[in-house]
Amino acid sequence: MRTLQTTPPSPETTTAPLVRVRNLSKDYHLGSFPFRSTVRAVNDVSFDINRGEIVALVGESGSGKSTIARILARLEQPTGGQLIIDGQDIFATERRRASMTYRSKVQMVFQDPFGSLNPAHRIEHFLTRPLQLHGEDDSPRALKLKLRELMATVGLGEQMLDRYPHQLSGGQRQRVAIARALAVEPEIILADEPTSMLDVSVRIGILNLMRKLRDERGVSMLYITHDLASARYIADTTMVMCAGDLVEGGESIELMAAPHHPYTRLLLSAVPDAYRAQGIRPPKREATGRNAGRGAGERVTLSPSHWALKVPESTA
Ligand SMILES: Nc1ncnc2c1ncn2[C@@H]1O[C@H](COP(=O)(O)OP(=O)(O)OP(=O)(O)O)[C@@H](O)[C@H]1O
Repeated sequence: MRTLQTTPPSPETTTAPLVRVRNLSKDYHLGSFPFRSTVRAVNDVSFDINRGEIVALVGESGSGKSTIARILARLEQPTGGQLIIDGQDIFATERRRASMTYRSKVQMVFQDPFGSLNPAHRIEHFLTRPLQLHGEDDSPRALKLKLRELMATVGLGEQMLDRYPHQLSGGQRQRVAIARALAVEPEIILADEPTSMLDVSVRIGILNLMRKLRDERGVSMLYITHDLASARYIADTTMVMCAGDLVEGGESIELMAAPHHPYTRLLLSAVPDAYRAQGIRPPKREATGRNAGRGAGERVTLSPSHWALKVPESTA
């Protein structure tokens, strides 16, 4: 059993952003001499994620969203830049691979709920190991209680623990993947298009679960998506990526009501508007989480260091 740091965080660490990304870049080198070329997938990107905040990273395919998630999950090495989590300069102190402490703070949920669970194991298997690694008391009784709690948190019945992945629907498998991430009580979950392979009818359930985890457990999330409507629905903050650059970022409701950058406007113009199509006024959306109490269109004060924007002068 692993011993986790139990020292309570200082007041400074609890108010500071949980994650600070500074000047992050990633180049991929393709081909071999003399036909070598370089793709700059992420270009000098900086942003913060606060505790208990959902930050959406939106943009077209190939804009660099997943590369950022993979670098934060330590599945890829960056070409340059800094990642500071809980005040620790991660790339400087854990150069080659992530420590167990890092892995218990930062968890990832992937797009494909079908490929992320080994079909040879029952659901119980996927949750038991992380619970044993993380928990203080790994007696069979305590473990059983935790498994039950975990399943209840993600909206699944205890009886599903005995099933194999193929016996579950896509939405149920994605809930298991979220439960597996939650088992180590992470501070942040990196969710890379967690609903894009699911039926439209079950997507809302996963989005609501993510909101619940933020609101009830204070879990921060980096939510990668193409879908601006879902970003507006769950994310406190939305950042827009275009060809490796972070072009605009802001409080989600406000950013989508008044986008500054032409690329954000273009993305928004492609979102189908069911209300407008039917000539109906959309209902007011209640802000939740960090934005509770703020109405749409109300201006919010953002920390100047919250993100580094690269808005062309003509549109700033
Ligand atoms: N392993 C790799 N080798 C070479 N190029 C890569 C690699 N991974 C990503 N890229 C390139 O980096 C750029 C960004 O890719 P990335 O997957 O981060 O974009 P994305 O916005 O997440 O797209 P999608 O939504 O389709 O996943 C693309 O041009 C992609 O082709």
